[in-house]
Amino acid sequence: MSGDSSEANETSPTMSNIPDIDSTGTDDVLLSVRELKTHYEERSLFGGDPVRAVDGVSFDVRRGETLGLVGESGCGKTTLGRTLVRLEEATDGNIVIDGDDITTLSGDDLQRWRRDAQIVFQDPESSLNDRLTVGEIIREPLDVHDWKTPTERRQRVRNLLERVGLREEHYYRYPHQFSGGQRQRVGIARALAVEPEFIVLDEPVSALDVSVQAQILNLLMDLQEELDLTYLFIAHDLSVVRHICDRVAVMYLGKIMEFGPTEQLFQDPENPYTRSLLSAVPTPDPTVERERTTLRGTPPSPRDPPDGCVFSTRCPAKIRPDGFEELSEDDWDAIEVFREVLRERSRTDPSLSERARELLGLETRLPDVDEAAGELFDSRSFPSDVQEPIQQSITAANNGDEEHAREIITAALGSVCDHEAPSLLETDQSDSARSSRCHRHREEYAEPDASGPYSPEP
Ligand SMILES: Nc1ncnc2c1ncn2[C@@H]1O[C@H](COP(=O)(O)OP(=O)(O)OP(=O)(O)O)[C@@H](O)[C@H]1O
Repeated sequence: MSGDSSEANETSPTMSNIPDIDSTGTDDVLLSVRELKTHYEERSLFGGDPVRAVDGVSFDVRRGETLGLVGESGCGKTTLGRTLVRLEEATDGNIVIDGDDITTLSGDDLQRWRRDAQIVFQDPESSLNDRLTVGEIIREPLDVHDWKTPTERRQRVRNLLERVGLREEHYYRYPHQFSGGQRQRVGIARALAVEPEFIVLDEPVSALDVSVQAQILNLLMDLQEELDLTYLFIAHDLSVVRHICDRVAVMYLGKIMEFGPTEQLFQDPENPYTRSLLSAVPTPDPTVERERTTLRGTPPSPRDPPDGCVFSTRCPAKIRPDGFEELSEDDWDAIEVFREVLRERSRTDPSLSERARELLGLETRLPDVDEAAGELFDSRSFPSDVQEPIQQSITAANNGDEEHAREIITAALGSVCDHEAPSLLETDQSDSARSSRCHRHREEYAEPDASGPYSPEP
């Protein structure tokens, strides 16, 4: 499995050599996440590779901060958030709080963590039980944790309703009688009920009308200050993240690609993926032109992450192997697109019927590699050390062996980005403690303009 080899190639960080995000020692760390993995095993008839939803992430969460978690859909944000509050079981790695590893807690200790760590879900429509009254929904965690007396619980629910901007008389109403914003207030009250110190906010406003979003965000920020809460804020909307987060982690295909203080990261992203992600944000003022880096294609499947750097299949700053400097950008791009075509065709999650046909020895895929190769390469003339492996690769793919076809091209034309997974490197030793996962940070590959243009949003 390709993911295995990528791990084998990576300089494996231990607790001592992972960049210590709080190396200044001035910050109070609530949670230390180290090499955390959450994989989902395939449960279908034919088995298959696990989904590597979270695949070795390390960072610290400081007490009282709002840590943003961003990245394209499917990169593992929700899985990471759910693993931190133990709604998912970690496959490997540690989450340490006050010397205890949350991933191995059980019994009373686990119960305590389930009280101290809460989650607010994205969709208040589906996350609240419509058969319970709002009061019962908020009271449920108090009952589960046997919090004080029943009378005190009822009083607490009434206080919480008011605290989140609802009214006492809402106790006996049902969720469907409320607007989206009000329902999210109920979700927040429920999360607050057992006095947690850490809350995962999983896209808490993205299902709401824009006019309501600001009210809910303001409520969350007020509550944080008042109750000394620590937030992990998962979001798609980067302008919201910029507005409310102290620091940001950028995730791609189960890994953290960049980590740093929000404003510095938005002003001067260091990782090619962060630059691409941020430059896709529309400018509020349409008269202001910004330079953009457009990302090619879609992320690879988390069942079959690329060997080497996970972002290597789309990276605009990808390092070329020695000896191919003469090829034009266009020619090089065509080769990368061809590799993507092969990758797509050899994806390890064919449908059940395809798998069945495969097992029966029947033809499963149409031989359309020639067509792609024709479109990409017919108008180009390559030197023989490029042309030959491409031709061999086309032949292998036409024989139905896309895996070998990919290997031929990687062996002949691959670079360090294809062969070696970069570690998360500290890129700034000062208080700001930034880190980024990219071979371009190594002196021998440094090229300041390699990621293409980037102009920050003002
Ligand atoms: N219970 C599950 N079983 C199998 N695969 C899962 C499960 N939950 C999530 N996944 C897969 O894990 C990967 C990460 O999903 P996750 O929901 O964590 O990503 P995300 O970044 O939160 O996405 P989004 O922004 O769309 O919510 C995806 O490929 C997803 O399909």
